[in-house]
Amino acid sequence: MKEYIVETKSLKKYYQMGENTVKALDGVDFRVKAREFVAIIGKSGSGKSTLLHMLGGLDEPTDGSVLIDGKILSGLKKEQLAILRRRKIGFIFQNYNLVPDLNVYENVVLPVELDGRKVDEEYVSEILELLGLSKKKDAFPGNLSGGQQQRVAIARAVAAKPVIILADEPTGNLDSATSHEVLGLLKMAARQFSQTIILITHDRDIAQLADRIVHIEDGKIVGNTGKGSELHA
Ligand SMILES: Nc1ncnc2c1ncn2[C@@H]1O[C@H](COP(=O)(O)OP(=O)(O)OP(=O)(O)O)[C@@H](O)[C@H]1O
Repeated sequence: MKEYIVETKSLKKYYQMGENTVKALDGVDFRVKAREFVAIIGKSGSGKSTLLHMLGGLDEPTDGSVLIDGKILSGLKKEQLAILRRRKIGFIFQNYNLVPDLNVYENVVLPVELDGRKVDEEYVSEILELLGLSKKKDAFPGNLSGGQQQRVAIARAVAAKPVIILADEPTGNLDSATSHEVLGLLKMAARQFSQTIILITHDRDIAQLADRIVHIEDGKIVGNTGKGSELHA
């Protein structure tokens, strides 16, 4: 494995809006080590979601590059990118994005099955147990609370054994106590299974759970504070 699991080099994303150019990302150099938990904070419109989309290969840069485990995303063919995304990256969104007609267990194993991989039943049971979902295995998303639904989304992301979990405001719809509980579980699961977390949040309290906080403003990194001795962009 490379020293940095995620790296961007002079990453830019510009949107042309009539005569105006919106510089959503304007030269971002960002590096994350394997197993790090990084929170990205910044005001609305600062470029957080754009950065996360670029890291996940969901959108193409205007200039600069994104490397995942040493591979430059723009150098990959469409199919290679799709495979990398399925195998290496797990996404967690604010709105959970669960399939309403599938029960908890079926939602959790869906990405693994779609990828044509065999479900590691023992691993899935361990994740469900860790996230307090064992008794809810057969329940449908519509019968779960917001916090429970987000725990299912976390279980789904972790179950596919990605090396990186990208989370976009995962607690945006939850109250403060539930947010802390859910994120504590995400952190614990990621640690247990050696996953890297990159999480966007508006909430400074939530960001404190991370090993490092990266502050973004007008498409640029303006702050980078870590809990350890080492600070790196
Ligand atoms: N598809 C798009 N077309 C045009 N402009 C866009 C597009 N996507 C984002 N932008 C602009 O890029 C800038 C950064 O947006 P982005 O969504 O990354 O910010 P954000 O920090 O995630 O905001 P929020 O916290 O509100 O989600 C904003 O000015 C936004 O209006």
